[in-house]
Amino acid sequence: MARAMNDRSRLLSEEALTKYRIELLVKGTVVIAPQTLFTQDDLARIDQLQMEIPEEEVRMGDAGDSHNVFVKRVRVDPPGRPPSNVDGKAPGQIIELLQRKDRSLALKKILGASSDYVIRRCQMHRLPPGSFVGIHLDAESDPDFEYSVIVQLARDFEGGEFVVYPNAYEQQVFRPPFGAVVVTTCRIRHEVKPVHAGERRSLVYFCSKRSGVNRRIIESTADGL
Ligand SMILES: O=C(O)CCC(=O)C(=O)O
Ligand SMILES: [Fe+2]
Repeated sequence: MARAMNDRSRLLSEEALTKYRIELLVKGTVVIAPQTLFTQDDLARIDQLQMEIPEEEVRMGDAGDSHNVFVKRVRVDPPGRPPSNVDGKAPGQIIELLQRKDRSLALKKILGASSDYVIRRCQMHRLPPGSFVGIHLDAESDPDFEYSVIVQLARDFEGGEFVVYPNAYEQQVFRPPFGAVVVTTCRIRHEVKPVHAGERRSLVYFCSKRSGVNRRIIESTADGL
């Protein structure tokens, strides 16, 4: 019982959440420590559910950017349409897990929201050696994306660094450990460097205060990341 209380208080520690909130505000990106937003059980459950979802290979992003990544779609956000979960049991169950009360509340505090955030899009990424996600801006997929939340699901791989480019002169390189969560604003360019060994896996979701149709104007018919 005492142990369960400890785990719970760690998930909701006001002090930790405020520290993360300030770092996100100042730098545009923050790494949330393992066991803060997702317990080992949550991660195991996500791993179990994702096995039921079909995978596709993606080589082009929404803005014609180049990628080489295997994607499992959980919730999609096509231009001109409202977001929707992909058919099947697993996508809905993953979204339900992500939106659990304690976690949503903690994330809301980190994002500094006065109103609730919705998950507009969610997908899993698998990057075996040679795979990468080219430089892109998340807001080009949906102008209402505000923050992306990236849950690290792999332990042993080399390369695959998450690199953000806040301006023309600066770059920040992140190597988040298993179970950590990267939160970044959707208005800063970033990429995932090629994986050299092992396999990098992540669950990515994009948060917004708007739940209506994706207001993106389509310029090309190419399917994106
Ligand atoms: O898989 C990741 O770590 C992040 C990929 C990314 O930047 C994206 O999906 O927009
Ligand atoms: Fe991204």
